[in-house]
Amino acid sequence: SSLYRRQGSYNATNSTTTCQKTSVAILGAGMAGITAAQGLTNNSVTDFLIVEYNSDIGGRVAHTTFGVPNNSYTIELGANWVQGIATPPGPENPIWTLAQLYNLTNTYSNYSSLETFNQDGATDYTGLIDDFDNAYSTVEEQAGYILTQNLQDMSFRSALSLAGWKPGTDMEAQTVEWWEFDFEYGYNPEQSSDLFAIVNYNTTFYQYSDANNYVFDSRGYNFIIKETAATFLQPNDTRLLLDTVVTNISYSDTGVTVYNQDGSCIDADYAICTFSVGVLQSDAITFSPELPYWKQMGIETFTMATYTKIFLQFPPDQVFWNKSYQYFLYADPDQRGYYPVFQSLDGPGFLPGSGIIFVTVTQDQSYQVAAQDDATTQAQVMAVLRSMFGADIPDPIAFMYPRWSLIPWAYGSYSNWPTGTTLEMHQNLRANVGRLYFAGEATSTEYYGFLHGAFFEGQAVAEQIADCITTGTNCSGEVDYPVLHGTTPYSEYDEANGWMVSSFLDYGF
Ligand SMILES: Cc1cc2nc3c(=O)[nH]c(=O)nc-3n(C[C@H](O)[C@H](O)[C@H](O)COP(=O)(O)OP(=O)(O)OC[C@H]3O[C@@H](n4cnc5c(N)ncnc54)[C@H](O)[C@@H]3O)c2cc1C
Repeated sequence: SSLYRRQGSYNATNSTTTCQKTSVAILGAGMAGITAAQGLTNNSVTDFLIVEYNSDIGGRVAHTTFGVPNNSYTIELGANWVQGIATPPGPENPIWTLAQLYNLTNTYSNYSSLETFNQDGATDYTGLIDDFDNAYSTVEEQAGYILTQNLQDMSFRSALSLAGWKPGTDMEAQTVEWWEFDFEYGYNPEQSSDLFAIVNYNTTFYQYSDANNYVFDSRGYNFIIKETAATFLQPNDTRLLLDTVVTNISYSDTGVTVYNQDGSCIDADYAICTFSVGVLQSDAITFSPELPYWKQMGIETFTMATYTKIFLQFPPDQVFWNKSYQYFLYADPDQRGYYPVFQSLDGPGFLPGSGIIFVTVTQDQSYQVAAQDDATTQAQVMAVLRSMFGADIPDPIAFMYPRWSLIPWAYGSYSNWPTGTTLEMHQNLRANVGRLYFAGEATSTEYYGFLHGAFFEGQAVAEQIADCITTGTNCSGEVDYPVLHGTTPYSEYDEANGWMVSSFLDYGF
């Protein structure tokens, strides 16, 4: 499939080609790249080229067809939910606006529609969720002090412990914690920033709403990105260069030259790079000159979470789980995060009669399943399902999962802020070097990891560049921090550092 094509790199110095010229080269046709192109168009800059590795647009919003012939469905391999909707009179999540505009099929995910299991079958430990939530409220309050009092960040683990949540070797408590934390951030609490995990949650779920709506449209979730593109690109528009792999980016204060694996190159006045943190951290792309140390530090400080959905289809007449539930938690006796959350699609409001259930793993367990073959993973998942639902359940009739950590145009799923990060460190990930700008979910200070983060960042960078091109204003570039402070003073929580809204909003609650 197109997920695994083309590795290797092109040696820029051998080039004798005349480069194609453009005002703005947009690198990547995911949500950020497409909203950047839309932002340029809306601000009267139409001379741009969009360069994309894959043969279609959408990036990490990607789907496939899954299931046996005559009973197959579109399933989302990447982004799946609209996260945070709207709570009038508060603002609306722009992804929700698009979902409504293009009539995307979706259903509210009811996180209370949940049954809990351990290795001996069903057992009710949902009460632990309330215990976690109580501690979480304290963590939220304390994070507010860290932000406003200019205190040092800590790990989310430390914050939970201080608030009295100590799961220790209680695997049911560990599973509840995974469900409440890792399932969202793709990382465990040890390796996540206390302050910015809370910021990330608040700005999305308190500003918009606490709803997560699950998208299962037969056209795919990326339909909204394609339709957005269709508002400014003609069919076969020559400004969209698909199947084109960037290998080198040469930047200066006067322009950017982009070299591609196929030997072609682009001379641009400006470039917007929307590649994931995983791609930037890999050696897939070289920069000339080498990126300044502050920029390298920005890139290497942040982490790329891996979140893997493993899909199984069973004979629809032999579905063995209770179809009135959406979620099933499994507490493994030995290993935290071992096939911990199953989600049924064969139920009211989803895909009744599909026989589909999927299980999500993150971080180490994600790397593990990426490294092993399908048969091994299927045997492990089935052993878990048999301990949950009984030895006599049937084998699946279809099975598949993507290996995000190995995909060379993503190298993981979405970004996360590790323990001890600051706004200034993040601004170094965000900031331009010369005429080369950066955008994407990871450059979003407040909505990192989310589609709406990619949306806002693409738009903001495009507006900045369009201003400079059309009016000669806003040309000075973004702030960066060659010398970092240990913490970031509250006065720096401003737009220049990507702080677009207060994290203390509460429309959604
Ligand atoms: C498994 C998973 C689950 C997720 N769940 C959700 C969710 O439920 N809700 C939500 O809001 N978000 C979710 N996300 C995150 C969401 O998908 C991303 O935040 C968003 O799609 C990122 O958009 P982007 O434009 O920043 O990056 P991308 O979509 O990665 O776009 C960058 C583009 O650059 C291209 N590219 C990379 N390298 C090169 C190269 N060398 N040459 C040319 N082109 C290149 C890529 O092909 C890609 O199209 C999930 C992501 C994953 C992977």
